[in-house]
Amino acid sequence: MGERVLVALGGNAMTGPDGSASPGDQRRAVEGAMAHVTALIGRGHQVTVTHGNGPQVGNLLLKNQLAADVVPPVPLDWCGAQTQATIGTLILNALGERAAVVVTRTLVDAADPAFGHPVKPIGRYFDAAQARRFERLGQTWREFPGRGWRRVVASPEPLEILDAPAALALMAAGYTVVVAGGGGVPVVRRPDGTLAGVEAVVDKDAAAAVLARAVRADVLIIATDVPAAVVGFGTADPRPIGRITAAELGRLHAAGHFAGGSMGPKVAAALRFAVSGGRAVITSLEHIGEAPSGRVGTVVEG
Ligand SMILES: NC(=O)OP(=O)(O)O
Repeated sequence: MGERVLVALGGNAMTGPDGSASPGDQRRAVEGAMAHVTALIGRGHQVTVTHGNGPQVGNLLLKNQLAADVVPPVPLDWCGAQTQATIGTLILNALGERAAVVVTRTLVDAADPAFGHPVKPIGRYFDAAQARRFERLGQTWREFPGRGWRRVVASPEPLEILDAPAALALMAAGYTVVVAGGGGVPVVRRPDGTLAGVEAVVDKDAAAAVLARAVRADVLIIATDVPAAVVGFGTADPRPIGRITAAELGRLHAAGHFAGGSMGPKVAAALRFAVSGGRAVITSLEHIGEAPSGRVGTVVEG
């Protein structure tokens, strides 16, 4: 019987093999990813899609800065909203007609300590000299050994997916809905109750765990570039993890087995959803059609 499935796709799954974010590369990558989503729909599941935007939002921000003398730069939350529209449109074109994108806001806490500690990597990699140049403009950059330097920005905890009710209404009408792209546009609630955007990028895996509850998903599939989470990744003895309880995976996570900025956030999101009663599967894009069966990937249950 079909289940309600939320698929979370990485922003990197929507760029070319070398991270290239040319329009053609993005379109081809999205079409490839949506072929797998379509396979999942074909198996009778009700599918909702969320996606990352790290490469795309960083590139938009950079373009803003480079054109600052001639066009007023817009804030990071505006760039996030723009990526929801552009990536969302590519997804809709690849899925066909009974699909919709919801511009989605994610509530965060204005006092979240993450605002003082930028950790979320966005945009493309640069060399050290270029990173230094951007650091002199007040930005924070971090080295990713073997890959280069990447800008990092604040990534507050998602508290609530504010537009999930709109997604639920569209799902009830039979639409495949794209929700909370890029983790959602981060907003805070002001003392007078109004909402305001803030300069941050919500981690899409963390937002996916909150969204999965909000849209009452049975399964959260976190698509990545490896078939399963691995203990001993990059060592001579890598051990892929199959079925695992949230308690055991939590112990491995606490012991530091999963790298921050890559598998770590995916494991944290899987745990968050599993302990709230759902089933989370971490697997590669190619396997998402089979993921609800529990026969592929790292399958986490409470
Ligand atoms: N917003 C976000 O987490 O995007 P990525 O998954 O592309 O980093």
